[in-house]
Amino acid sequence: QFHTIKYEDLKWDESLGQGSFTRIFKGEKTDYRDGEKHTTEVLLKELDPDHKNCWESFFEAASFMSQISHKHLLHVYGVSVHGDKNIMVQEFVKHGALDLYLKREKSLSVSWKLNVAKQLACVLNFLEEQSIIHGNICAKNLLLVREEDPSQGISPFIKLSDPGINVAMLGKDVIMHRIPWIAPESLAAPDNLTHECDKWSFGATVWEIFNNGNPPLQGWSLEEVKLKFYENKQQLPPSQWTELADLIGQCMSYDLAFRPSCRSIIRQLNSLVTSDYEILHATESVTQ
Ligand SMILES: N#Cc1ccc(Nc2nc(N)cc(-n3cnc(CCO)c3)n2)cc1
Repeated sequence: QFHTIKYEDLKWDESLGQGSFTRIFKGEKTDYRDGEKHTTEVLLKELDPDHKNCWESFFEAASFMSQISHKHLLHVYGVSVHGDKNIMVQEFVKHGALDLYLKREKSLSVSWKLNVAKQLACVLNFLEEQSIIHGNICAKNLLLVREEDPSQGISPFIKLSDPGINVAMLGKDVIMHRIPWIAPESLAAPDNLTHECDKWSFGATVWEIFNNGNPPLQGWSLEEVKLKFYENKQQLPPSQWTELADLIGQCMSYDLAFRPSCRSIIRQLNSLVTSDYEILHATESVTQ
């Protein structure tokens, strides 16, 4: 169900780090079309050889990404298998993962953050309309295609990456590391994800975006402490911007029925007026 790419048509450049059970590299792929040789800059996502038993789930994530296309969905060119190497070949996204970008760029405006949250809500709505569950929405899986350039009136542009290996295939400890992005009901049933799970994760991701990339529950290192967060039905610290805190709180409802529809999420984001909050925010930073 997706394109296979010949190993010899791939070239590895520098390593760019790793995801869970995967390593990522900048690279190039070569195509021969109408007698011409074309090289394209790509991201090579390699499954760790000692997790090759997850190869089906690894490629399943790739295939769902290539079955549908959307401007805010990462493009996957195809896969390549060579010996015990399983490689997913993705479009290379210029500015990389959003979690690192948020940590690096300390003075992103409220309207920048709201713009990115709206793009995520838009692709979430598209996935729901296509009856596709992502299962791993978080800032680390958002990729920044274009930075903003206020002088040119250019706003940021993000794409949602593949979900990686299905959370049900991962060990208990990896599932625990996904607290609080993973919906509480999914802890017990990771193989039974729903669209409501993606909405919970959306809430945690918007919280991340508005907290300069500080992961929620940062410093809550011990797993049992993180479990308490769910057992005590706790919420993430609310933003001073009450309308935003309300939306995040709705998405991160412990009762699935209370989580808003994507339409409602988009409507609420569009009604968040940045002007007054931005002025308040700016004056705060000045007066502090
Ligand atoms: N310095 C730097 C730099 C690093 C990376 C990119 N580009 C890129 N393109 C992609 N298609 C996917 C990713 N990517 C990043 N982290 C993950 C794992 C979590 O999903 C995936 N990065 C660009 C610049």
